Amino acid sequence: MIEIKVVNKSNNPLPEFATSLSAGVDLRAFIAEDIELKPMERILVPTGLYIELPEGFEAQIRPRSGLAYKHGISVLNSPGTIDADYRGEIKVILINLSNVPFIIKNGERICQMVINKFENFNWSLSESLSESVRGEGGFGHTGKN
Ligand SMILES: O=c1ccn([C@H]2C[C@H](O)[C@@H](COP(=O)(O)OP(=O)(O)OP(=O)(O)O)O2)c(=O)[nH]1
Ligand SMILES: [Mg+2]
Repeated sequence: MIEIKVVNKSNNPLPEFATSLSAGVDLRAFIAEDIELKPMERILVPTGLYIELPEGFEAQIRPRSGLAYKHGISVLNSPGTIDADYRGEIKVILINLSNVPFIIKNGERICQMVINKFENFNWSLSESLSESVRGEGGFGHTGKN
């Protein structure tokens, strides 16, 4: 369990885990007025949240499956990346992939945020790579079923 410093400038509660084993917390829109998102339109939605992640961690901004399935609403840059040194407001790029307008209200849960550890690395520049069973096969080369 890690601690994440957070500043909440919104009028919404801090994001919570919906169940004890949920992987992420749902983020809420922090907007003064309703937003109408037209078909194929994208928009940057503020959350009013600012976080300070410990070194070696990132936050991922992912779509909610219910919004995606029922309304065609997705996170355009999914998974969005929040860097540990980012001190700005967390914002969410939503896109309406349906053919009808979608209304976003203040406080609506628009996406989920999952915290991940990541590895730093150095390049080891080489002339070739080791052999493997897969080799260069990819993009469906093992067949369909
Ligand atoms: O969905 C997102 C994605 C990013 N960010 C913030 C946090 C992140 O640390 C910063 C930069 O994101 P990213 O590296 O994805 O964007 P970029 O286009 O490469 O911008 P930059 O040149 O600032 O890195 O923007 C968000 O608030 N929401
Ligand atoms: Mg970047």
